[in-house]
Amino acid sequence: MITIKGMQRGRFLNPVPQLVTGLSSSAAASSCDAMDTANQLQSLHSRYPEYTRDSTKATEHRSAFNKYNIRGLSQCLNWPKRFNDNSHAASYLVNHHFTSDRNTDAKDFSSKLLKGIPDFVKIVEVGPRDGLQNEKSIVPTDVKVELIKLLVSSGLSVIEATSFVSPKWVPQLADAKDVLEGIQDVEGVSFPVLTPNLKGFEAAVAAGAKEVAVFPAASESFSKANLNSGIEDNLARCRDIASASRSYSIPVRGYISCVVGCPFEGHVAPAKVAYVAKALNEMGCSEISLGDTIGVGTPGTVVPMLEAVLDVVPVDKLAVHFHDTYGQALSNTLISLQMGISVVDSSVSGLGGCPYAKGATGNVATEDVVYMLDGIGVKTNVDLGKLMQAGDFICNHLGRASNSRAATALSKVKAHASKL
Ligand SMILES: CC(C)(COP(=O)([O-])OP(=O)([O-])OC[C@H]1O[C@@H](n2cnc3c(N)ncnc32)[C@H](O)[C@@H]1OP(=O)([O-])[O-])[C@@H](O)C(=O)NCCC(=O)NCCSC(=O)C[C@@](C)(O)CC(=O)[O-]
Repeated sequence: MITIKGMQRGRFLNPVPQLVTGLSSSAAASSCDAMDTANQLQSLHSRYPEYTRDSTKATEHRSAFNKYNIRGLSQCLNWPKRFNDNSHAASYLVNHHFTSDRNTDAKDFSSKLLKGIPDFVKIVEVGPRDGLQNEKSIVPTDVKVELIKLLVSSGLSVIEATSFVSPKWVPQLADAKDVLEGIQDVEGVSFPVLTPNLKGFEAAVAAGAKEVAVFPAASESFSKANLNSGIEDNLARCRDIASASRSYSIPVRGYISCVVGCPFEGHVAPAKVAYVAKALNEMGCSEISLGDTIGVGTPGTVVPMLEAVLDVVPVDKLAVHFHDTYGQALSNTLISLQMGISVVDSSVSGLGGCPYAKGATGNVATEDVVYMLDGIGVKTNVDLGKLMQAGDFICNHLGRASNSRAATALSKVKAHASKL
């Protein structure tokens, strides 16, 4: 057996079927594997251009790969059953990674673990608000508007557009009114906005908002840091907003921050989250999104929190909102889906963080969520390729790389495939 630089045989054999079929046992692992695979394909191509370029040599490719024990491309792409040359493989890689329903086989999963997962998951894209509220530089309004329009074109049906909060507290979103004006001609998509008090609510309605969100916390200290008021005072403000919104027939979404951990108080007891969730439900919130604001949760803390909340709020009213500070967001998302939740908040390219939760990173990347849901056969109606274009657009503007593992890996695969 020969050793190919940068490629361990065992690693090459396993990840590729996951990449190609999407039947990954762990989406986090497969995002990572996809990146490895892209590197490995690159390395393979540079070492053996004669076997990865000539589209007429499928049989020779196979025998060469077998001879050298390089079984990656030939075996993992099911050559020659599915493909007879590399250009087919290239187009497969590109096309099959950019559709949201490519993995029809996944519906046949017999695993008990996947049976409870809903057939359709609604993704609430929070990038333009949660993503951009923590940026050091202020993103121009026209860039925000363009981002939102690109996100709309990917098929997302709910995009949180901005916040009507104090510009002294969050200067990054001081152009809330102008952002709503810039998207007023976009139809068929909900654009909820954050409103911390009646002043914000009234400004939002005047600017044309059709859906708003209130955002109390489950931790007293975080509530004071984020909203300059304790939990009870804040819930009273939320009630005022909920009551005002009824006269306009405007749905109110309720967020709860710090559902498993607080940057000041540490662990947050599930009972505290259930208390706030019950209050939001009773005041008439249409949906309640449970936020791991600082991204410290694991399934070990998320499950008891969800169990407590599910005792007081029906599952179809719940959403989850995970930040990815500790790389747990996809695992937490998956376990929430297994518990029947069908609404997931996420942020394109994993942008974001909360200005009042230092060190917390962005939300789980929308691209990673869509990739995982595609992989387990769950519909989202989101086109991953178009979503990645929105991610590229904002990352180019911000001058930084995407935080999405799937987008990073797929960009490499696409770049490589275009050379085949
Ligand atoms: C709640 C306040 C306003 C209280 O802030 P305050 O300073 O206590 O407010 P105030 O009532 O004393 O008023 C002070 C000034 O703010 C003005 N003001 C008052 N309200 C508004 C308003 N709505 N819009 C515009 N201006 C407003 C008000 O008019 C006054 O202006 P001045 O007389 O000094 O010129 C402030 O603390 C605030 O804006 N906080 C928002 C913080 C925030 O947006 N944090 C990030 C979002 S939360 C989050 O990211 C978590 C989440 C939801 O994503 C879930 C998760 O990730 O887990």
